[in-house]
Amino acid sequence: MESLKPTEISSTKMFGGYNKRYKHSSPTLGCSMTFHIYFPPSSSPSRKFPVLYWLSGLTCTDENFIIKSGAQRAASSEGVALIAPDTSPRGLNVEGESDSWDFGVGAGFYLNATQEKWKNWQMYDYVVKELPALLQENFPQLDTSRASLSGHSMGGHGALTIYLKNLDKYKGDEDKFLSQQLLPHKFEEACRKANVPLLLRMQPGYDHSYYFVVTFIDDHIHHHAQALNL
Ligand SMILES: N[C@@H](CCC(=O)N[C@@H](CSC=O)C(=O)NCC(=O)O)C(=O)O
Repeated sequence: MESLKPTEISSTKMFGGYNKRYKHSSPTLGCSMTFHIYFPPSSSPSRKFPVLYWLSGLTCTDENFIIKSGAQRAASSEGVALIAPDTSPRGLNVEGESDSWDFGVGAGFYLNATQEKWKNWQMYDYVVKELPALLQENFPQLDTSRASLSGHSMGGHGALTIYLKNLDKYKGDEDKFLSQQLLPHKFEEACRKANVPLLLRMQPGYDHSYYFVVTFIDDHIHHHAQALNL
């Protein structure tokens, strides 16, 4: 059986730090999972980095953000470690799991499924409980008590909902999908009703792709670095 401890499967230097990919057996999801950590460059072995979890969107793995976003530039200069988990369990061969791009494999929605058939889809517990505990236990260079959360699309929704359910845990964001599915005006309305401050920035002309993510990712990393008191 694969180890519960993460095994490093790749390492690539970038902006003075390292993108490292790990594999481990997840008791929460009942399958093997991969995740990426970007470690910023460190001048001292005792330095601990705060963490920013990035929750990716539908069809993504843990690789999309790491390969496409360029977030490592700002993470390197701010001294923030980036944690990029996968988006669902994989390899379980549940009937119909790959029939649709927005349900099943690559589409965990960062929720705990309640139907028996989808019992392995426990991505809320994986991201909020299992992964932080695993990081704390295995990576002394990370300070998981200083954590922030961001994401794109399905992952933006995941970041918001996880943050709102765990206000004490995260110092804690997100096209043709805008008017049909993302509905930021509803979020704006809810924040107004609840008297919660919101800075909603609409970015005219950008679509839903990683070209958009790359364009604004530095702002997001700087924002989270401020929240993490760096
Ligand atoms: N249906 C298409 C499009 C899938 C897509 O746009 N995925 C986005 C996230 S959408 C909301 O969660 C994404 O991040 N794709 C990965 C990328 O690297 O661009 C399809 O199946 O391809």
